[in-house]
Amino acid sequence: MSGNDSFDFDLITLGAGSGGVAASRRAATLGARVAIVEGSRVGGTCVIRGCVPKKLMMYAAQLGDAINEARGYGWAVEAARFDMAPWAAQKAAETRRLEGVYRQNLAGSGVKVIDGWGRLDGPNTVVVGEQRLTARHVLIATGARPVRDSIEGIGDCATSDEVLDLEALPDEVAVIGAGYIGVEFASILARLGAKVHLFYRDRQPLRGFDEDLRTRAAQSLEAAGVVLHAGQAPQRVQRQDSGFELHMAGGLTHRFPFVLNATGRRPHTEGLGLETVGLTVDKRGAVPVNERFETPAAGIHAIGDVTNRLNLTPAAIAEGRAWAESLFGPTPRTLDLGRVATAVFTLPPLGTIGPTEAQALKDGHALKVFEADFRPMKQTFIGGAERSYMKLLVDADTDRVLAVHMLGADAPEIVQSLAVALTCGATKAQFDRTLAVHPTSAEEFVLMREPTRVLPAAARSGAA
Ligand SMILES: Cc1cc2nc3c(=O)[nH]c(=O)nc-3n(C[C@H](O)[C@H](O)[C@H](O)COP(=O)(O)OP(=O)(O)OC[C@H]3O[C@@H](n4cnc5c(N)ncnc54)[C@H](O)[C@@H]3O)c2cc1C
Ligand SMILES: NC(=O)c1ccc[n+]([C@@H]2O[C@H](COP(=O)([O-])OP(=O)(O)OC[C@H]3O[C@@H](n4cnc5c(N)ncnc54)[C@H](O)[C@@H]3O)[C@@H](O)[C@H]2O)c1
Repeated sequence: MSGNDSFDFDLITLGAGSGGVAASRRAATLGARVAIVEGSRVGGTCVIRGCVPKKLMMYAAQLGDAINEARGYGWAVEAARFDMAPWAAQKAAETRRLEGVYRQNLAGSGVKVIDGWGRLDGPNTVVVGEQRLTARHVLIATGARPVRDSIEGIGDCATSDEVLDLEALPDEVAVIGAGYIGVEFASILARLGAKVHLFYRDRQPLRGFDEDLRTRAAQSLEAAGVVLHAGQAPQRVQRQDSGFELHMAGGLTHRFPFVLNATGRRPHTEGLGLETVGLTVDKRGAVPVNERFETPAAGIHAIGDVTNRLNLTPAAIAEGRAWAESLFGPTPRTLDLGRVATAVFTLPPLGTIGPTEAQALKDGHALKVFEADFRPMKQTFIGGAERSYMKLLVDADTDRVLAVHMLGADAPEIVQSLAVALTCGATKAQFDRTLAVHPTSAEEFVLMREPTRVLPAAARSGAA
């Protein structure tokens, strides 16, 4: 890429999160002169206040389970108690370490890091504090932030940002919203020892996931001691001297010392100066882009959560790399995010790839549904109640495996591997020809012989 010397940079990226870092490094590797602007901490949501610290908190919770299970395996274990302060100190050190690695990697790729909040100021121009910089291309990769106005008064409650920075575990927690963040933290906080109440509007948590997973996710949350308030969300939240009052429909109130607002996230575009380049956000607050990540404003592009499409770290990274390679590399390429594996890090966790059963039927597939529901060997040995559920959706006409859904120990790891097979277009016959690794839970996926049900396509049968 030959630089245009009338600009300070070929590319200025706004936001050093998963997408911005990936795009900037790839562009620099391809010869572009790149600067990245970060107002908070390099690494962004995933590294500093998302996937990474969340998973570290999940590991802490999982170890609590392991200590209990150890007794059943013959270990003499003293009474164990979780203290959040040492975890918090270690978590802070780990995110600092990772931030350092990210800064080093950016420098190693030749990307200049500019600390400060950036804003657009007309075409090709970014202002950071006193600095006024120009670039041929600007990439908006500013991510998303928790919604703080979904319910009257909820802005005073903690979000996942604050929960991940807690130094002491609250005794009792109300979680409002049962999407990814709501169920992950409900599960993790309960396993760490808090009394958790989960409030959500739908009849099951995790709207959008396969119904069989949703049902079992609800059961396993209950088994972890979470009190489920299905079909109930507060209409107003009121801060009190100590804690919060949740005002429900019908005049009922609940009091909690601690409330987690898990009602969603919104693209982060505040103060970005979009109006100076004639850009307006769509009705979900997202920066609009086409399949090449171009916004309607010339020279301005956007990737990741700020575009509110598939709000996952691997998607932001893949978008960033595809975009950078298309613009600064020899061959433009698009990205197919149609079928992406995802996991919910509850205990036990859930992993999934492909459409839900209802969606596959609606899409016109006749289905063979294969299922296994069992207590894993590790649990049967100690009389544990935890189960594993696995489901394969197979196109009855072509034999192609359309979807894998699992809730149970190691589901994210297992589904990650099976995602490769699905990307390759694997058929059920090929699953059947695969020899098992024994003894594992994952082997069930190659041992399912008889479908539990065979269903005609809803679209073809005319059903809703
Ligand atoms: C609690 C939690 C857990 C999650 N767990 C997972 C998980 O397990 N797996 C998964 O795949 N995804 C997970 N996610 C989602 C994942 O973190 C996001 O999809 C991903 O970080 C999006 O990357 P991004 O680059 O688009 O934005 P971000 O990572 O949010 O980065 C945007 C960066 O831009 C900066 N910024 C914003 N405005 C400006 C500005 N004007 N100037 C300069 N800098 C600016 C921000 O400070 C931020 O650092 C989780 C999210 C949360 C909140
Ligand atoms: N494991 C992972 O990969 C992971 C983990 C966390 C977050 N994420 C990503 O971050 C995104 C944001 O997560 P999230 O959990 O904040 O959002 P979400 O959209 O998944 O869930 C928000 C929940 O809040 C509910 N809600 C919204 N307004 C409400 C109201 N007024 N009253 C009651 N309930 C209300 C919604 O119905 C929904 O259930 C996710 O969609 C996902 O893309 C991924």
